[in-house]
Amino acid sequence: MADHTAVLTGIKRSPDVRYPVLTPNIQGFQAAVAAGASEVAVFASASETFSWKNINCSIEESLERFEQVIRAAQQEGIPVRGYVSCALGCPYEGPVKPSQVTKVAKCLFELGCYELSLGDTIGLGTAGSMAEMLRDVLTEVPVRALAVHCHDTYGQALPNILIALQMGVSVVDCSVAGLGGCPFAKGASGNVATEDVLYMLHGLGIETMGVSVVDCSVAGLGGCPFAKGASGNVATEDVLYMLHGLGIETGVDLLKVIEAGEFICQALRRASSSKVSRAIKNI
Ligand SMILES: CC(C)(COP(=O)([O-])OP(=O)([O-])OC[C@H]1O[C@@H](n2cnc3c(N)ncnc32)[C@H](O)[C@@H]1OP(=O)([O-])[O-])[C@@H](O)C(=O)NCCC(=O)NCCSC(=O)C[C@@](C)(O)CC(=O)[O-]
Repeated sequence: MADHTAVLTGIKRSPDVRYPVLTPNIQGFQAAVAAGASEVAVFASASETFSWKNINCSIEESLERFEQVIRAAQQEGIPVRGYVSCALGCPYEGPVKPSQVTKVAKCLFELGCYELSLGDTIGLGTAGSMAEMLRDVLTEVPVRALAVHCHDTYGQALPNILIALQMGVSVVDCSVAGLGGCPFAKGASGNVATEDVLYMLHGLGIETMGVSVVDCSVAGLGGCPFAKGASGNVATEDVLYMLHGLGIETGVDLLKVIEAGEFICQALRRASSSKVSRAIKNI
């Protein structure tokens, strides 16, 4: 946080782009306003441990701090965006209850955040857990005030975003080349790449629902020799992780597939393209 003034004063800002500045407390808010910020963002966590790691205070205390920031911002007519980190799992506590995400999101919304970005901070969510979490949050926060913020550690960001879009969420956080990431989310990849989200959105007009056979390959091997620059097929491991997260029984042992993928990649002397395989290896 220390150098956000240098960043804000150092960039060439375009009039029709928003530059929300992360301000974890009133000190950060005052520094951001002094540096010319026209929008700020507060970021609470749905996980107690992550809250201590990331902003050195309890969830409860962070909400008190954010109330101070939001009141000060309202006096200056500055809009405040809210983030809820660890919405689909915590690097320290593991699974996070959707009701806990709802509690924090509701509180930030009632304090005055115009939008709540629900962060899969370590990217281990699946379309199934995204749908379950959103169903819970939507009981307390209107869909117009929601955004999703997906990291792509297990290669599930796009299906997770798709589910959110189908449930009415229309704001998606992403970053060019998938840059970004939180220093306290061990092993997590950066945010989903803007390029990948745009490609999916542009392609959304093609009817694909009802596909029951999914072509995929272990470790993402394969790919057409004539499809210059294309990656291999989607990795079996990543498809399985998504299907299992949707509660779809495949009868396939994901860990065995990962093992097979590792074996064949060693034989071929190449890295697996499976994000799930790489993520599980990094834990
Ligand atoms: C929040 C603190 C500062 C509390 O840290 P602390 O140690 O409890 O704060 P403190 O009040 O004891 O102050 C310690 C030092 O920090 C300074 N300080 C105090 N406040 C600020 C401030 N706002 N800006 C700049 N400096 C600040 C303060 O002046 C002091 O400086 P010193 O006197 O030692 O020279 C610290 O825990 C921190 O910086 N946390 C943020 C770490 C970080 O960058 N995390 C990643 C953010 S992105 C994210 O969370 C994920 C998200 C939201 O993007 C979405 C998702 O994926 O989930």
